[in-house]
Amino acid sequence: MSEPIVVCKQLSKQYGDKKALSGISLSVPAGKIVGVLGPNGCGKSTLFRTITGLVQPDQGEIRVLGQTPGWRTNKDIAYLPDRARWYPFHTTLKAFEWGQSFLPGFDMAAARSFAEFMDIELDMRISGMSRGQEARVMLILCMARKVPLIILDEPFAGIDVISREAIISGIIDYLEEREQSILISTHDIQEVEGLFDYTIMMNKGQAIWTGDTEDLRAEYGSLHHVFRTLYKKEGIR
Ligand SMILES: Nc1ncnc2c1ncn2[C@@H]1O[C@H](COP(=O)(O)OP(=O)(O)OP(=O)(O)O)[C@@H](O)[C@H]1O
Repeated sequence: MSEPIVVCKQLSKQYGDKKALSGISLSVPAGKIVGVLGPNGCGKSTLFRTITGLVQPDQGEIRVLGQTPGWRTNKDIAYLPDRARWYPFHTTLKAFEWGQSFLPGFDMAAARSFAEFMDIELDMRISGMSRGQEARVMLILCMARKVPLIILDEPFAGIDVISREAIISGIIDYLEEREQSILISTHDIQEVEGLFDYTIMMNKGQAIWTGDTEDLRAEYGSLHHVFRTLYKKEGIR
């Protein structure tokens, strides 16, 4: 098996008196779809921003794709931040052309087939799109990149449950032929249960459980049940 894609050791980040990351340690295996789960404010986005080098940790160590995060690693990462928005006056096609010009590894043919599959018209302007349609365009801009690591922060927010299921099964099929690693944060555990090979459960800036999702299910039952059991034990702030 190849090297872990992300390794954190005792990583901490504080904003004023708020601890966003509180000595988190984890090792993310390569080639998996990894769910990063946890309640609001537990540090998921801060962890992703640290992995992409946008946030410098106060303490601890982090290695991404075997290196310190920064411009060298970022060409190999497709990152969808939370609350990402696109230029309102661009059409889908214009967004994809922008992707082809500026995003390393962007595959126009893959983007077009994702758009067809997700029911997104290429000539539609972003300003005329619903929240769920815009979320799909943002998702496609990341998923269509042939890079070793894709990071999606709440990618399904705004996408209805029925479409979400279809999108998730499309993503699973697509990824079966690829050797990419994906980190996905979400609150909607029930709707995305089947997606994750590996799970990181976070609370209060720490990882309270990490491992193969199968093992987690074997230990606790469904992810929904896990969520309730683990967080009850930990106590959510
Ligand atoms: N730039 C910032 N300035 C001040 N506080 C911040 C900043 N970024 C994050 N925080 C705080 O750090 C904590 C962790 O935030 P973070 O956004 O990482 O959590 P999250 O798990 O992604 O939350 P959510 O699920 O609500 O998106 C929160 O208490 C948040 O208020």
